[in-house]
Amino acid sequence: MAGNPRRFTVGYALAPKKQMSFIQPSLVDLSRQRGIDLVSIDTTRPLAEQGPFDCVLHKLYGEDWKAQLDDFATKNPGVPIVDPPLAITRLHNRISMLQVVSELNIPQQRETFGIPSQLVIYDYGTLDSSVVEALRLPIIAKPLVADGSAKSHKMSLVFHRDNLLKLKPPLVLQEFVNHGGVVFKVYVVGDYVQCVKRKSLPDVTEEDVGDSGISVTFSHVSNITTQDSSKAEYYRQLDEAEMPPLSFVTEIARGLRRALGLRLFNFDVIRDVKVGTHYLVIDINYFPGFAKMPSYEEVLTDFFWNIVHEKEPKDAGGSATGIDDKEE
Ligand SMILES: Nc1ncnc2c1ncn2[C@@H]1O[C@H](COP(=O)(O)OP(=O)(O)OP(=O)(O)O)[C@@H](O)[C@H]1O
Ligand SMILES: O=P(O)(O)O[C@H]1[C@H](O)[C@@H](O)[C@H](OP(=O)(O)O)[C@@H](OP(=O)(O)O)[C@H]1O
Ligand SMILES: [Mg+2]
Ligand SMILES: [Mg+2]
Repeated sequence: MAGNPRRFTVGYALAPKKQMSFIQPSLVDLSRQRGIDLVSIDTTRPLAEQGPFDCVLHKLYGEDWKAQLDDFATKNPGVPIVDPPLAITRLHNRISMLQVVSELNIPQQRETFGIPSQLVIYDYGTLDSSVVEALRLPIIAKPLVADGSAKSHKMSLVFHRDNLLKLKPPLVLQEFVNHGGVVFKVYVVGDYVQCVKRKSLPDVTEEDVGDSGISVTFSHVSNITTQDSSKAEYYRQLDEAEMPPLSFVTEIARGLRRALGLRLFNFDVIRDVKVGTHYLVIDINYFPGFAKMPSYEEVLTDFFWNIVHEKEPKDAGGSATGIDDKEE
C-alpha cells in the first residue's frame, strides 16, 4: 500500500491587514484537507533560508522584498512565485494599468469594451490646457500611483475645470461615465473568473455639470456600508442591474491574464448607460479582497492545488510569466 500522500506547502507573505482578511481558518482548513499547508513567511528573515515551499504567494511592496524574491527564484527555479513582481508593478500606475486593456485584441460582437478617455498630469505648469478641455465634465481625478496606500484610493469627482487646480499631481484625469450606480467586479484566480455587483457612484445630471460649487472626494466607494435610510434604494438598484454576460467578461479576463502575466487580480467594469452594451474597464487591482468573493475558500484551494501540481506533468518549457499559454 502507498504511504501518506505527498503534502504541499504554500508560503505566503502578506501585510498584516491582508493576512487577517485573506488567511481565514476556513481557507486554511479546506486547503489542509486537500493536502496543502499554508505557511506564513517570516519577512524579517531571508526568504531563501525558509521553506521548502511549493509555491510562494505574496503581496508586499519595496525593493528589498523584490530582491528577496529574486534571490529565492535563483535558488529555487522550479517554485512558482505568485505573481512576478515586475508584472505586478504595471498595476501600480493607473496609466500603464489601463493601457493593457486598450491593447487587448478580442473580437467584439454585441458587447463592446474600452477604457474612459483619460490623461495624466505631472505638473500644471507645463500643461497644455486644450488637452484638459478635450475631456468632458465631470472628471474623476485619481492619484497616478496605485500602490495600496490609503492616499492612492483618494478620488475626486470634479464638475468644473477650475477645481482641478486644487488637486495635487501626479494625477490621472478620467471622464466620468454614467453607469447606473453599479460597478461590476470581475475576480480572476488563475483560470477561474467570477463577476459580482457592487455599489458605485450615482449618475450625474446635466445640471450638475459646470457647477464650480460641487466637488466630491471619496475613497473605497464600492466597500462603503450604506446608511439605513438609503439601504432599500441601494439594494433595489443593485438587484435590478443586469450582469454583463459571463462569457464576455471571461474573455476580457483571459486576455488580461495573458497580457499582464498575472494570476490573481480583479478588474472593475462599468456599463455606459447611454450605449447599454458598451463597457469600460476603470481599474485593475492586484490580489484584491478575495475573501469577499462567494466560495473563496473553494476557489483559492483549487487554485493552490493546480499550481502545486502543474509543474509535475509539464515541467519543461514553462512560459516566462509562469502562465500556461495554451487554451484551457
Ligand atoms: N471613469 C469613471 N466613470 C464613472 N465612475 C468611475 C470611473 N472611475 C471610477 N469610478 C467610480 O469610482 C470608484 C473608484 O475608482 P477606482 O476603482 O479607479 O478606484 P480604486 O481606489 O482603485 O478602487 P479599488 O478599491 O477597487 O482599488 C469605482 O469603483 C467607480 O465606482
Ligand atoms: O490593498 P490595495 O492594494 O489597496 O488593494 C485593495 C484593492 O484596490 C481593492 O480593489 C480591494 O477591494 P475589492 O476586492 O473590493 O476590489 C481591497 O480589498 P480589501 O479592502 O479586502 O483589502 C484591496 O485589496
Ligand atoms: Mg476600483
Ligand atoms: Mg484599485
